[in-house]
Amino acid sequence: MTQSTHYPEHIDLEPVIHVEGSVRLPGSKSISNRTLLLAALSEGATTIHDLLASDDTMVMLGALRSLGIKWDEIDERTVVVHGNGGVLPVHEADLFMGNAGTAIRPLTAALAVIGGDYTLHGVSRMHERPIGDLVEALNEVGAQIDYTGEPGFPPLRIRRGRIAASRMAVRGNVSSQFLTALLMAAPLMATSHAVSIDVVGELISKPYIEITLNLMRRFGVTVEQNGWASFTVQPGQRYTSPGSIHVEGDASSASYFLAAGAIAGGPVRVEGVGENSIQGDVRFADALERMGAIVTRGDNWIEARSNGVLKAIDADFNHIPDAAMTIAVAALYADGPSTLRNIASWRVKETDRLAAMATELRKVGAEVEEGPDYIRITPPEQLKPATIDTYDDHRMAMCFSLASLDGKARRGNAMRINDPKCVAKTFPEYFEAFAGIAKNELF
Ligand SMILES: O=C(O)C1=C[C@@H](OP(=O)(O)O)[C@@H](O)[C@H](O)C1
Ligand SMILES: C=C(OP(=O)(O)O)C(=O)O
Repeated sequence: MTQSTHYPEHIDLEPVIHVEGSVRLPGSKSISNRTLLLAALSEGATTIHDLLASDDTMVMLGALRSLGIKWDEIDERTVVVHGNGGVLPVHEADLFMGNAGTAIRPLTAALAVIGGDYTLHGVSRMHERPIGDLVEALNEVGAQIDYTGEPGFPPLRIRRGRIAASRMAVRGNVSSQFLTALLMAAPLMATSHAVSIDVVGELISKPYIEITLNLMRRFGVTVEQNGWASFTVQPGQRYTSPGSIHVEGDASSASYFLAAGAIAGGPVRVEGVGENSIQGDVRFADALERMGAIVTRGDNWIEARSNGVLKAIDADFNHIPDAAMTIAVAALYADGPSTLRNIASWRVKETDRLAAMATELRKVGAEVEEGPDYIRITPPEQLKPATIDTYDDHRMAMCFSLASLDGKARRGNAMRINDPKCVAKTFPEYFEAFAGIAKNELF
């Protein structure tokens, strides 16, 4: 598995007149990391096809290897994981989690339940991303997890606890990944009795829970669902390998190309994800349609093209927080002010995305109102060339590539993207893929 660190300190994107073409998407980060962990916890070997090769999946693969789980790389996109039936051969390990929420949250729950002596830490931003709701939910039922830095945040030290839970509770309003983590660990707890997980308060980012339940089912575990309020795993269910599994293309990564098609001509087709996807972020295309773009969908592809100037949008984006960032930049091309609501979780992701987005959109000339959980963007007449800071946030870099599109960018002036290599978190070859649809020279 390799990732790109081949980009220079910054990339200058010349104004792109027209976009057209098709892009084969890298694998979904959310599906890849869940599948890797479930395969490791299963009985039997699982061949994973079209796995994402990026920083976030490297973190999960590295952790599994440190825990004694064997896996073989067949080629860039295919890995065979030799599951160990819910037992980890290595009982003491120091695990680097990078900035991968989809690694640290599910691994914390699984390791706390399985037991051992483990430390989990990451990059400095990871140590500012909350994990307290998950730790509390686990410690409440007998896990032994301590904070070695700031209370409520990684790094964590996990020791062998004694978990005796038939009912647990977790808050859902900061990150859905806490519930995902408990759900994936629940069959390891539900050996002789059922385990129920109650959600306290509002649950955000709900479609990600659907991904979790879908993949657990493919690994042989069904979860009973009482709306979004509680989830029950009946006893005696063990993860079993489906033999082989295919990872869909990443629907969040798709958003940049679909938005490009909607803004600057198109058609642009993304391949690897389609109308039957299990990822909530495919609904990004619905938002583009509301903005007036023409979207067509097949089993394994989605295509977008322009239909005149985009219409401004005012909508709740709680269900697609990642792809919503792409709407914020697409809003630069709309016919009036757009408002993206119910996105408070942006503040606790790779960076404070509400603040970062407001700062960088203003640089290109937009008028921006930044609220506690919303952002309102009034597009300028013409985009100003700018140097965009990316805050070690892959999505900031990918989103702002779109600010080079169409006649709105002033001719002869480049849009500079600082630290483009941060795209390696989920899409190491992003700028090559973008260059592939842009009808001008990029570098
Ligand atoms: O479970 C997942 O795979 C994810 C859930 C979302 O996080 P929150 O639940 O924290 O919003 C999303 O932003 C993240 O990129 C991936
Ligand atoms: C929020 C994100 O990542 P993570 O899985 O680390 O939470 C993201 O990819 O936008």
